[in-house]
Amino acid sequence: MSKATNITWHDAAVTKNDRRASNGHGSCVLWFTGLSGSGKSTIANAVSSKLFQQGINEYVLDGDNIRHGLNQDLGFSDDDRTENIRRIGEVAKLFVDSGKIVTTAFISPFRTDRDHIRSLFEEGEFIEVFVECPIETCEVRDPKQLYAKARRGEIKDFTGIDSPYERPQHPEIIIQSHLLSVDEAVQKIFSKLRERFII
Ligand SMILES: Nc1ncnc2c1ncn2[C@@H]1O[C@H](COP(=O)(O)OS(=O)(=O)O)[C@@H](OP(=O)(O)O)[C@H]1O
Ligand SMILES: Nc1ncnc2c1ncn2[C@@H]1O[C@H](COP(=O)(O)OP(=O)(O)O)[C@@H](O)[C@H]1O
Repeated sequence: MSKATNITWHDAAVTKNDRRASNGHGSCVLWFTGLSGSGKSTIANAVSSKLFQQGINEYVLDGDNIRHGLNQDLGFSDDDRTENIRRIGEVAKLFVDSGKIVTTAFISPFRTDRDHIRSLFEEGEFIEVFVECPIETCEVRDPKQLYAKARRGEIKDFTGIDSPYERPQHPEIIIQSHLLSVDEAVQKIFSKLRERFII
């Protein structure tokens, strides 16, 4: 619930379009969503590195890192996940306003939360990237050994085990990370950025 009373929005002297023109490229959010271990962080960072090498202003907001700071008060209940994603959406909007291509790597398991974030952005600025990977494969990868802990009952409310993941219905990009290499995934995302004249 918003508590924003007696406050006034100020228009900035330098606009998003001024920054885009100065940068020589557009800005948008690449909103990754998928199970733990599906490859969100790996692919988001590979995209970020390639953009950076090309002199493009970019930034990665990563689940684990944000939960160490900005969102350290939040856990993994449904309500906390919703608040986690709401805050990240607002932060991502600031990055897009600043002229950057921001990639976000959060499970973001709930469709209504992702759709709310989409509604914050102008047409074409929100690119939902569904990293689709069978849970069996995520569980074999288990880069942080979290599935093993969840199976032993040491972590509760683990996504895909005892907490739901709602697949996107109309994502702009689907990456099947059990079938594509990281390089192929990066190529697919770059194609979308070119198609939208962002780069
Ligand atoms: N219960 C539970 N369920 C899912 N994930 C868990 C849990 N506890 C800890 N972790 C670790 O936290 C990372 C997910 O954080 P997110 O902020 O992306 O989650 S969410 O979007 O709010 O659902 C997730 O990181 P990724 O593996 O990068 O997805 C895990 O490392
Ligand atoms: N095609 C692929 N795309 C992304 N990650 C892959 C792929 N194949 C294997 N992996 C591995 O799977 C793991 C994915 O972990 P991570 O990127 O942290 O996922 P998430 O951020 O979704 O939790 C990494 O160890 C990565 O090296």
